[in-house]
Amino acid sequence: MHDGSGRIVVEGLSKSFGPVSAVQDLSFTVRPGAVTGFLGPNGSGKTTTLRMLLGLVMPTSGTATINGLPFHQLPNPASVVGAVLDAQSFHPGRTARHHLRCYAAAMNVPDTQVDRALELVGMGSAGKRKAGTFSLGMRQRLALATALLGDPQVLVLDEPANGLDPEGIAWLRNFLKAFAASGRTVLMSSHFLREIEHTVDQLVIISRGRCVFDGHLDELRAAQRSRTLVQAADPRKLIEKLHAAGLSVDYVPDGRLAVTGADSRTVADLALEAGIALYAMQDERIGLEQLFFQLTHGQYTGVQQHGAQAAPDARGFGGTA
Ligand SMILES: Nc1ncnc2c1ncn2[C@@H]1O[C@H](COP(=O)(O)OP(=O)(O)OP(=O)(O)O)[C@@H](O)[C@H]1O
Repeated sequence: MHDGSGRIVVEGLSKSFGPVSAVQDLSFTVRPGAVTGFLGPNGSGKTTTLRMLLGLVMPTSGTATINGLPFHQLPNPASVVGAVLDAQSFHPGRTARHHLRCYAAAMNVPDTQVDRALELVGMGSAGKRKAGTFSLGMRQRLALATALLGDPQVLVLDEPANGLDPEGIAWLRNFLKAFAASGRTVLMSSHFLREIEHTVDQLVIISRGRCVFDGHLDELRAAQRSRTLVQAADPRKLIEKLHAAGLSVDYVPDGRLAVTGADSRTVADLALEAGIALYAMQDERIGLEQLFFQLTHGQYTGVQQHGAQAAPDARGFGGTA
């Protein structure tokens, strides 16, 4: 059934492994008809979240549902959700077709779906080849074929672009976009924004198990902005002057100020008016990748400021001085 109802809802989800808080109070919704990227650095809790969604790990608290139900309550789950959590789990001596037949039998899916799935991932002529001879890209495709066996409404993929060459990434992009365009749902994780930037429409970014951005990629793009880095003799006085001029100022870890929305000339004029000596200035444009680092590592603004830890909110960029 592909009626556009394949909605994923994560609400207040948390998971601790002993003292490790892998996921903390995470909430987001993934809608059909779009590719949603689930982005975060290594160890930020992506796999744990996906495993909770797929009923493989029990949440400490909160819920994760597909079509309003936890995974284990889904009737005929293979037709609702197809997932790839590990693209390496093949018997190397089995052919691609044999591998898929084993899974089809376990899922109660007719054998005819095997060749269909191979065709879908562009491996129609590789069915008789042993999985052990496959490149990483082909293994990723075979894993995807496995997820497609039940003709699912929702695809959940953990790092599907990992290790793919540019051609493989382009193929995956076209495939997932077409899948979503047919009214179905795609949630794919990655730790590398550039890898999925041209594939996803929506983004959920997590850091240390918490959501730091949830929105359309265009919203993140709109946040790309230029700023001026400035080293001043009296930073506090300069901040006052810049604030009075309506400008936003962040501290960067090396002690400089980052002024958003003004070029170096404007900043220099304001400093001169206030009688503040400047030692160095640099115009800088924050790209998407830097924004991602900013959100997930505090590289720019998540640093200690005036004795308080900057707290990024889930839709903005915290840490303004
Ligand atoms: N079974 C487990 N037992 C103990 N700690 C775990 C377990 N699974 C995950 N963790 C810890 O939970 C945190 C989140 O891990 P997780 O694998 O979910 O992150 P991730 O974002 O998927 O990382 P990666 O991109 O490296 O796969 C990490 O600190 C990890 O070490």
